[in-house]
Amino acid sequence: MKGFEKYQKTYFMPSEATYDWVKKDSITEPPVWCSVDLRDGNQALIEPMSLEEKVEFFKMLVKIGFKEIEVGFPAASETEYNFLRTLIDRKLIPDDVTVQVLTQAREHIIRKTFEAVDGAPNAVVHVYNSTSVAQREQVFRKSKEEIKKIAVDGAKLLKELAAEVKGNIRFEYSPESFHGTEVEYAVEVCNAVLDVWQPQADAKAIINIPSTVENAMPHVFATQIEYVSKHLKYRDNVVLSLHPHNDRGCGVATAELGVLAGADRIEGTLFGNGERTGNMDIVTMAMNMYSHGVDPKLDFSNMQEIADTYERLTNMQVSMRQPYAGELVFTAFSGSHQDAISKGMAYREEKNCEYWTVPYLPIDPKDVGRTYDSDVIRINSQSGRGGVSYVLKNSFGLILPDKMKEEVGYLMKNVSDHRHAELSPEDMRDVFKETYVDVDKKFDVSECHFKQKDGIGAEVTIVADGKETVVDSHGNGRLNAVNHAIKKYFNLDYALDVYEEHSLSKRSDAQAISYVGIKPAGQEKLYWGAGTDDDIIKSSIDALVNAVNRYMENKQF
Ligand SMILES: CC(=O)SCCNC(=O)CCNC(=O)[C@H](O)C(C)(C)COP(=O)(O)OP(=O)(O)OC[C@H]1O[C@@H](n2cnc3c(N)ncnc32)[C@H](O)[C@@H]1OP(=O)(O)O
Ligand SMILES: CC(C)C(=O)C(=O)O
Ligand SMILES: [Mg+2]
Repeated sequence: MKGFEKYQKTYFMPSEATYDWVKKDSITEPPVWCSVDLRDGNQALIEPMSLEEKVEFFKMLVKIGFKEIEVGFPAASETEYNFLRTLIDRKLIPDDVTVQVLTQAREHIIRKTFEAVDGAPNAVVHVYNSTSVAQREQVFRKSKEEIKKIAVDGAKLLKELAAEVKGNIRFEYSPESFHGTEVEYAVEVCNAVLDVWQPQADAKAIINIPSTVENAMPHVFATQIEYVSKHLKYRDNVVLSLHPHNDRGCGVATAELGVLAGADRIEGTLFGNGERTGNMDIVTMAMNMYSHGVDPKLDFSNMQEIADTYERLTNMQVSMRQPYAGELVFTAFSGSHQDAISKGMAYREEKNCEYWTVPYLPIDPKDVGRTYDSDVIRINSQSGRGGVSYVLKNSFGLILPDKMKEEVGYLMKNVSDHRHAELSPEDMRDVFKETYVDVDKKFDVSECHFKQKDGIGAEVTIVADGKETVVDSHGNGRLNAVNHAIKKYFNLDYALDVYEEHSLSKRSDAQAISYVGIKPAGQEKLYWGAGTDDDIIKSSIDALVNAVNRYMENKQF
């Protein structure tokens, strides 16, 4: 692709790069989560949320379990300012929740922010300024020392104003555009800020490292974070926070590796909403932990309601492929996946498994409010017998004979292929019925009378070509006797190879369904029919008659 020469790497590796994080294979406890939906997410919307919408979103975040929530940029607009005032004045902030507000390191913006936050029981005032080479040169046109001074002056003003307002105020500093900053310099600025704040064990400061525009592979970020973690002053009294964006599509990986590298806290948003390609997606990271058996301390069991509320309030969309939340993320259309899933589900039930091991499903869909019936296996032309029989069984209680499954599988995928459409469970039931139950008939059996006589004697009335003929026959059972009558009347040579039946529900007055497969002499394939009736004998005779009619019409798949 033309034009690549215009680009080069824009990140900096630390001078002493260490890689201790590589040795860790998992995250064993959740970080402190901070939702920035109402600030970073909100500032990236075409139409930022209204005050009441923000209130509703805030309540949803609290319900999910967030204990730290960046609620806005109070100096940005009246709505932002009033929203914070509303939370405080209406006492909407639970005791165990800290609200966080963002401010530039500019005096009048900081003052306005403190005016807004006055009276919040627990709040974090988060101040930022850009430290990257690009911003120093192009935006601020200032030296490293001058940029550091912006941060330090801002930090001093925060400390001064915090003493003047009601409520417990903590401080956070972000070297914004860290991704394009020399790592040693970013640490120097953070340490200068910490020197002002003098964090204590009971008054920890937050240093928040953002990949403001993700510009490197996640392992680069992890290595940078390990350096930061090892070189920050007052480390025991500092909460090291990360704020990854997703420009290269690695926001979650960046956050996960960053935690391995020493981060204690993660800022992100639901479903990754945020500037450009978004912030890192907290839902995915939390559910990734959950899928490893670690309680993320956030509750996404009601995923659909969360996604619906998010879509309504932000006018954004949760993609069909969004991890853990998208419509299709637990769905298998393809045959081999379906087969493995349905066998995995059966194995799980049979062995009463303690751990979730079902192939192709990273978590149990039920854990996030999905169902096995309509979500997991859906049928189109890529599907196979495992999936088709799973849906017929789960949706309608049809338990196909093993030997019939392949044919029914091909039947359904062909119909889907020709219609060029997915088949719903109801479509499949209709196709099954049209094909095997409501068969076009050359002949029918209108009456049967049985007698117990060395087995079963039968008088079978066969209706064919508009005339009724009573045929006497004999067999070791009723179906067998009717079968002999049909074979005798039409002079057919086949074997009744499969006969299975079951009731369609557990109630005693339930309908029965029977399946019959006949194998013509000299052929390998079976011709199938099915019948349903309140009476089990009638359903089996119907299934046989349908199978023989289909044989006479040479109907196979
Ligand atoms: C990566 C991030 O998401 S950062 C957060 C970004 N979010 C937002 O900006 C949303 C809310 N912001 C706003 O509503 C507005 O920007 C306001 C009200 C805060 C400020 O608006 P304005 O006063 O018009 O200033 P504006 O934002 O355009 O910034 C311009 C000036 O501030 C300076 N500045 C920008 N950011 C900072 C900062 N963090 N610290 C100190 N100075 C800053 C710029 O250098 C520029 O100064 P100059 O005019 O002397 O060159
Ligand atoms: C304000 C900072 C933390 C930010 O949003 C970013 O750098 O992305
Ligand atoms: Mg951001």
